[in-house]
Amino acid sequence: MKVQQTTLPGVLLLQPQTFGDERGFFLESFQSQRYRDIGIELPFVQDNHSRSGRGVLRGLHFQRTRPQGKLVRVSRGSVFDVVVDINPQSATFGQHVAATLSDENHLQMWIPPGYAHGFCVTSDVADFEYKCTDYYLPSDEGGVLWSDPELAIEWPVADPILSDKDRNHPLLRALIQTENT
Ligand SMILES: Cc1cn([C@H]2C[C@H](O)[C@@H](COP(=O)(O)OP(=O)(O)O[C@H]3O[C@H](C)C(=O)[C@H](O)[C@H]3O)O2)c(=O)[nH]c1=O
Repeated sequence: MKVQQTTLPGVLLLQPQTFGDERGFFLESFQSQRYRDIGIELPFVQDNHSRSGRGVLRGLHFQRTRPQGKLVRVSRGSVFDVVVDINPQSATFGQHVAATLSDENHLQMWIPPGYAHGFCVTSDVADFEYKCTDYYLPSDEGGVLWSDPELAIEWPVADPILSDKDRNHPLLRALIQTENT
């Protein structure tokens, strides 16, 4: 497996080994010892799968008191995946990394607990599958507005399809001010 560090501490871009033949391909999308060897050692307790159409944007989400580490991948189609540093104590606060994850490149992103995450779909349909290191707690959910100008994320979609929730998240600066009051 190839492992690429990113500009955000602990966020990794992973390329599992793919075995192709005349039938198609095979890859191990997770293997605990191999992932522990690269520092992904928190136990995964929940697997998620969402399907979205072209132009759908889900994010930017996080859980406040029970942050989830996420190992994310795309099993069908392609997405523009984004991770944002929302920790005001961090040297990379407000910065983000982005990558295209697809069923062609088989790339995975490891997102340690404490980052905000989101993606938008760049194919007709995308199946987004991911492992989480803590349980979903709806009461603990938080979000940052996808189009926050201070984040300057160059989304490949100008007018995304959003949930009402995702349409109304605060800007990161407002979120931090609220959390610190
Ligand atoms: C996240 C989640 C949702 N749900 C239920 C709650 C709603 O009835 C329905 C859709 O939830 P939501 O609109 O929050 O789903 P997404 O917009 O895909 O949220 C996810 O999208 C971004 C990209 C993330 O990184 C998070 O994992 C997560 O916030 O699924 C569950 O039952 N369990 C769950 O873990």
